[in-house]
Amino acid sequence: MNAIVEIRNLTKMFKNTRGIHQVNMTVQQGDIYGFFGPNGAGKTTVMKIMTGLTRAQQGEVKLFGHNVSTHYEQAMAKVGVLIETAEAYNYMSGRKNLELAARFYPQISKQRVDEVLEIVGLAAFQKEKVAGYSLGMKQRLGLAAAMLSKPELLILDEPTNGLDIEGMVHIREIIMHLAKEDKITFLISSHLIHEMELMCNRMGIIHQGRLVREGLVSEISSGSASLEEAYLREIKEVRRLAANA
Ligand SMILES: Nc1ncnc2c1ncn2[C@@H]1O[C@H](COP(=O)(O)OP(=O)(O)OP(=O)(O)O)[C@@H](O)[C@H]1O
Repeated sequence: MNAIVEIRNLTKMFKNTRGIHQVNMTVQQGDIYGFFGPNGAGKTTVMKIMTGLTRAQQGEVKLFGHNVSTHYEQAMAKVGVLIETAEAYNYMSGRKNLELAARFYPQISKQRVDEVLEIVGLAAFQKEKVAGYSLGMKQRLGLAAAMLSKPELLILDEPTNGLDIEGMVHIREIIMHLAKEDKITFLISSHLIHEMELMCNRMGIIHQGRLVREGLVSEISSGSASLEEAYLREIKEVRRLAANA
């Protein structure tokens, strides 16, 4: 198996003593990897370090074998990113926003813009101003922008956050389609365990800044009635060990 993301001993503590501590994670080629944890567990911090938006105090991240802090361009060459809510210019159309994003890359054709609009289901709305888009449409536009350069790895921070059921299903279907048809590897954070269960083959569980479990979703949930039950058991054990330490 080919490790596309290797995170070793990643640490970043904020002055308020919260943050992430000695995080180790591996995403293999072809994974839809769920990065699961409650609000404030440290998911965004890890993803921001991974994509060079902030620096770690210790540890390293390698993407496609390249260290993000020393070889940023090589590390990010085949990576698409959607971190926090997708930002777009409201006064421009969806298509104009994508054309603007395309300028950051050397060669993105008009045809590629058509393709990504089609994939995310926004082709019919491409000429409308983003101001009139629903949250789900804005998220799909963000996903389209992240896909412009035909990445082999997509890093998505809470892509279904705030969406209604139909919006969530739509994003999930797009992700699963891209994983199957285009062989894109995904690292997706969420605090919604049901999403992980429906979409991901492997997952990492982060709790109070520490990765407490990583493995196949089927392995983690085996012996429990649901992944939710398995997670609650895992966290109870983590708390028990911490109390006895
Ligand atoms: N710039 C910062 N300064 C101080 N503390 C921070 C900063 N950024 C994050 N934190 C703290 O670090 C912890 C991890 O935050 P992070 O945003 O990574 O969590 P998260 O798992 O992404 O949460 P959510 O699901 O709510 O987005 C939290 O306790 C948060 O308050």
